[in-house]
This record gives sequence, C-alpha cells and structure tokens, in this order.
Amino acid sequence: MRKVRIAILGAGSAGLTALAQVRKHTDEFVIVNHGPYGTTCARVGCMPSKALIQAADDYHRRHDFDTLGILGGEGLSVDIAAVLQRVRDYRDARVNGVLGATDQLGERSIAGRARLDGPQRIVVERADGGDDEVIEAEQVIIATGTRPVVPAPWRAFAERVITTDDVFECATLPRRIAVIGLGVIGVELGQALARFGLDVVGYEMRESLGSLSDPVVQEAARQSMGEEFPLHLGRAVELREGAGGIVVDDGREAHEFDQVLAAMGRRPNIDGLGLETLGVPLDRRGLPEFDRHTLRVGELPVFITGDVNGELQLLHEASDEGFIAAWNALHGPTRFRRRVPLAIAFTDPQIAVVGQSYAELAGREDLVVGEFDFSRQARALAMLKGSGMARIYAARGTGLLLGAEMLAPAAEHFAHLLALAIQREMSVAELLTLPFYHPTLEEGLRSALRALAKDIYGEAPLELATL
Ligand SMILES: Cc1cc2nc3c(=O)[nH]c(=O)nc-3n(C[C@H](O)[C@H](O)[C@H](O)COP(=O)(O)OP(=O)(O)OC[C@H]3O[C@@H](n4cnc5c(N)ncnc54)[C@H](O)[C@@H]3O)c2cc1C
Ligand SMILES: NC(=O)c1ccc[n+]([C@@H]2O[C@H](COP(=O)([O-])OP(=O)(O)OC[C@H]3O[C@@H](n4cnc5c(N)ncnc54)[C@H](O)[C@@H]3O)[C@@H](O)[C@H]2O)c1
Repeated sequence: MRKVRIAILGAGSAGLTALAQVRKHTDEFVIVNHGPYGTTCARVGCMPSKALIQAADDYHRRHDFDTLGILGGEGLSVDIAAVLQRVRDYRDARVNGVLGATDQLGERSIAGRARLDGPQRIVVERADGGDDEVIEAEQVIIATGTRPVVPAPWRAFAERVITTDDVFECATLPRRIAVIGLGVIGVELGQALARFGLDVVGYEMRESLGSLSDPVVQEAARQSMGEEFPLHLGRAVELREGAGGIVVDDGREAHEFDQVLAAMGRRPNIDGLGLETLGVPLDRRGLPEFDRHTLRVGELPVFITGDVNGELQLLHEASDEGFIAAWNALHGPTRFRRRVPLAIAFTDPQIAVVGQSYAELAGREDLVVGEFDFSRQARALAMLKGSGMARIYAARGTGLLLGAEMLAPAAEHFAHLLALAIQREMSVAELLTLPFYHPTLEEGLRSALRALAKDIYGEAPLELATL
C-alpha cells in the first residue's frame, strides 16, 4: 500500500491545475487518470471544436463576397476531410502540450481507474493490467470530469449516433446530420456543420437555444440560427432504423439522416467511483454537497472539482476549482471568492451570458433592462454582421450592473468588458465614463448602457467625470 499526502483523481484541466499547485509544495502525491490523457478541453472539447468552427465561419463568409464586391466566392468548395485533418493536427499540438504535465512523474502518475473506499483510501485498477493498487491519502481531490449523455437504447445504432468524443476523429462527414440537443455544443457544432453545406437539422426539447434564458435574446437566437438550419424545438425525439439511415421522430415529423450528433449534455464520471463510501448524503444525481468556495465535501479531507461536481462545465471554472482544492488541501481552509459568471458560445453571432442571467434576476422588482439591436449598428453593418440583440441588466436604485445576455457579433469581447465592470461593482454611469472608440461594436454596448441610464437616472448622466 502506498501512502501519500495528496491524491488527485483525474488528469483533466481541474486535476492538472491542482497538480501544478501541489507539485510546488510536495512530492508526496499521486495523480490517477482513467482513459486517454490530454484533457477533455484539448482532446475533444474547446480546442478542436473552435478549430472546426473557424473553418466553417471562414467558408461561410463566401456568401458575403458578392455584396462586398469580391467575385468568385460561389466557386469555392470545402474539403471536409482536409478540414477535419487540420482540426486533428491543431488538436494534437494542444494535447501534446498537456501531456508534459504527467509524463515525467514516474510512479506518481498512474494510468488506471480510481475507486474510493472511504474518504482517505483509493483502490486503483491499473490500466497496465497489474494488481489493483491501494493508496492511502491524507487528502483526496476528485476531478474525474464528465462524458456525453447518450440514452442507453441509442447505443444500438452504433456509429449512426456519434458525440463530440467521435466527431473530430471522423475521416469525413456524411451529408445528412441531425443534431440532437441545442445547448452549447449543439448550437456551436450544428451551425458549423450547416456552414460546411451539410444538410443539418437541429432538435431541442426546450424552446430555447444555448444557455440563454432572456426571452428577447432567445427569440433573436431562434431567428438567427433558424435562418441557417431547420430547428425543431419543444419536443424530445425518438430514433429508429430507416431504409437508408437513421430516422429522427419528434412526434410531428420524421426525417432520415446518415448520422446523429447527440449533444444532450454531459454526465459526471462518478459511476463506480465509490462516492457512497464517503459517508455523506448524496443528491439524486449521486453527488455530495460541497462548499463552492473551498470545494470541500462536508468536513472530509475530500475536494470535488471541475465538471464532475455538477455545477459549471467551463474550462476556466474547472481550472479555478483545481486551484482552490489544491490550495485548501495544502494550506488548510481558505474560502475563495469565485469570479463573475461568464459563458460564451462560439456561434455567429456569438452567445454570451455574463453575471446574473435573466432567469436569476427575473423576480427582482428593481431590475432595469437596457437593450440594443445589432441590426442597426454601424460597424456591424460595415462588417455585414448586422444582427443580434444585447440585453444588459442593472439595479434601479444603485445603478449597479448585474448581468447581461447577448447574441451579438464578437460578444466575447463585450462579455469580458461587462464581467470586469460587474466584478468591480461598477454602475452604469461609471461604465459610461470609459472611452468608446468609433466605429466599434462596443458602441452598441454603449447604446444599451445609455438606454439603461435613461431609465435609472431619469436624465442622461454626465459621461465625462468631473475633476
Ligand atoms: C465539445 C466541447 C466543447 C467545449 N468548449 C468549451 C469552451 O469553448 N470553453 C469552455 O470554457 N469550456 C468548454 N468545454 C468544457 C470544458 O472542456 C470542460 O469544462 C473542462 O474540460 C472540464 O475539465 P475537467 O478537468 O473537469 O474534466 P476532464 O478534462 O474531462 O478530466 C477528467 C479526467 O478524469 C478521468 N477520469 C474519469 N473517471 C476516472 C476515475 N474513476 N479515475 C481516474 N480518472 C478518471 C477522465 O477520463 C478524464 O481524463 C467544452 C466541452 C466540450 C465537450
Ligand atoms: N463555448 C463553451 O463554453 C462550451 C462549448 C461547448 C460545451 N461547453 C460545455 O459543455 C457542456 C455540455 O454541453 P451540451 O451542449 O452537451 O449540454 P447542454 O446542457 O448545454 O445542452 C444539452 C441540451 O440537450 C437538450 N436535450 C437533452 N435531451 C434531449 C432530447 N432527448 N431531445 C432533445 N433535446 C434534448 C437539453 O434540453 C439541452 O438544451 C455545457 O454545459 C457547456 O458548459 C461549453
């Protein structure tokens, strides 16, 4: 039996961030990883998806060429196999960069499946077929991530049903693709595949797309996305074998496809992890309660970090959580202030939610909303990107910025600007004292802020601070 100070279960983004901290202070650790190394983000997540989206958006741009006076755009074609190869080349470079974090650790890095046997004992089923290894750890950091949800009966359709674990590995893609689930992955990849000229149809059982909760922005997103590929919203679908493919049936219509991309959410990797041996209550998903400011599970020397804890499934949050858990495991209890929530979907226009969402604020009586329609925005029109809707939320009494939901060109940049303002507890009036260059998309943001200011302060505030 091996005894260590800290055991990290999972070598994804959360686990590796924890590892980087732990290594600064002690050699008495072990990191156990089941399955491929290289992290979900680099292997099958953030990085390959964004490389695919880049190619799709660039190819799609050909539809604007005539308007811009550039001739010959319609003669362009896309080689999907070459696109996917470039995605993999890019992906491999990212993955190689990550592998270095564990490949020099010798026996302090074990490839195998970890199972808890109480809060401080771990049994590892080694991937090399060696005997199970028992580890006693003073502190345990759980960072086992998530995997795509695929309903069990759908497994029978074999390679007709794929997920983001498979799509970037495909040599090429078939013509007819159904995307089931139009959350963040569904809208990003559905739009990208449609932009390659594939016959994509999107299915979503809710009425909304991505992570949006504001009905006005939702409607803008439905319209914008619906112009690019057909959307079937509001119903869960069923699959069955078809004569020449797989049939997707939403109860109203049935259509045949060559392949289905299941983008129906991701489930925590906790099966067989032994969380029930921790001796704390588990919720209906099988997850323990934890403090999001320490990541500690109850009073145990156990921390649960990254996607697996069922809270947020975002890279920067997973990294923060790995850090917080390692810090607490090393140095004792410290409650960290979490960053302002920030989520961006890399669609075109982009979708961004920052600070508190509309759903979180909807009950507040002092809620004021300022909006801006990007179909009228000068710079966006110059770029032929004139569509989208930004809605910014503030508190009437104080003028404090609370959050925003946006469908807008380059919303990633506004979202960061607003996150800064919200985290610094700035008011609408204060934000309006910052410079806005002309002509920029940010001027659209200023229009939404001015609308808010009118509502909050009655008359427009001075936009230049006085000396
Ligand atoms: C298609 C896609 C696109 C995405 N795009 C973005 C984006 O643009 N921006 C963004 O912020 N986020 C994005 N994400 C989310 C982001 O990738 C995740 O939030 C992040 O990777 C989570 O890291 P993690 O360390 O929690 O989990 P992971 O990186 O999944 O690591 C968990 C590791 O633990 C291993 N493991 C599982 N069970 C065990 C066990 N019993 N014992 C030992 N090891 C185990 C797993 O095999 C894995 O290696 C995307 C995700 C996907 C799928
Ligand atoms: N840009 C980014 O930050 C980014 C990109 C991709 C993924 N991610 C992360 O990955 C996570 C997983 O993404 P995801 O899109 O798989 O999950 P998600 O939870 O965002 O969306 C899943 C969608 O599938 C729908 N759904 C589930 N079952 C269905 C059914 N039977 N029929 C029709 N619709 C169904 C759900 O209603 C939901 O809208 C997200 O939580 C996100 O945080 C982030």
